[in-house]
Amino acid sequence: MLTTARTRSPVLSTEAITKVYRSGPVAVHALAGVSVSLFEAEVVVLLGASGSGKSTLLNILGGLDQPTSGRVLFRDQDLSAMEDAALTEFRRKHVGFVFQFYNLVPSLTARENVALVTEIAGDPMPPEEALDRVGLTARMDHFPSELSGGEQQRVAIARAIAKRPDILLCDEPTGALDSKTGITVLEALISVNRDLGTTTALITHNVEIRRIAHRVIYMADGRITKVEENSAPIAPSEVSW
Ligand SMILES: Nc1ncnc2c1ncn2[C@@H]1O[C@H](COP(=O)(O)OP(=O)(O)OP(=O)(O)O)[C@@H](O)[C@H]1O
Repeated sequence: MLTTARTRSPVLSTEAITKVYRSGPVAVHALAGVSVSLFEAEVVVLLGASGSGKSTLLNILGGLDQPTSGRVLFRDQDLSAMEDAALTEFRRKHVGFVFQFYNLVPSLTARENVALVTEIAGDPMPPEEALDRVGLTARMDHFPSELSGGEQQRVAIARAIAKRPDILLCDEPTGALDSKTGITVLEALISVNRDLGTTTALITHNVEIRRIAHRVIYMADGRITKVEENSAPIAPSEVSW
C-alpha cells in the first residue's frame, strides 16, 4: 500500500483573511485576520468554541465562499481573485467536502450515490474502489435508509474522495454519531489520508479527536489563537470519548 510522506509544501494558504457578514446596521466579524496554511498530506483538526469562525474558514478554504479581504492561495492560484465559474471548477477538481449530515440521495444505493460524482470528475476512481477504501464493500447496493449513521457518513466520504481531491474538508463529520461509530468514520478518513495523501482538515467540538491529527489549530473570536504540532498522532481506535 502506498504511504505518502507529509511535506511542508502548502496546498492551501490564507493571507490575513477577514470575513464580515452584514445584515442591516449589524456587522459580524466572523474572521478577523487569519493566516494559515494546510500542507501536503497532513491531517489538521480545527477546534474552537461555537461561533469562533471554524466553518467560515473551512468554507473559504474550500472555495464555497470568498473572504471580505485578504487572499486565499491554492498552490500558486489566487482563489480570492476568481469569478464564480472558476471557483466552481476549483471545487469540482480539487476539493471533497464532508458535512455533519450526510446529504445522500435517498433513492440511490451507496454505489449510485458515489457514481453521481464520478460521472462528472476528470480522473475518478471507480465507485467500488472508493467504497472499499471506507470499508463498505459489503454494503454497496444498500440504500441510505438501510445503512447506519456511520455507514452513511462513510458513503459520504467515499463520494468525496472518489474524484481524488487534493483536499478533504470535513465539518463535524462525527457530530451526529455515537463514539464507536464516530471512530469508524475517523478510521476511514485516516486511511484515505495515509493511502492517497489527501490533505485533510476536520472541524470538531470533541477535543479528544485532536490526538489523531498532525496539527491542531485553535480558534477564538475569528482568530487563530494557537497551533500545536503533534509528533505522534494516535490511531482513531485509541481515542475514547
Ligand atoms: N451567513 C451568515 N450571516 C451572518 N452571520 C454569519 C453567517 N455565517 C456565520 N455567521 C456568524 O459568523 C460567526 C462565525 O460563524 P461560524 O459558523 O464560522 O463559527 P463556528 O466556529 O463554525 O461555529 P459552530 O462551532 O457553532 O459551527 C458567528 O458569529 C456566526 O453567527
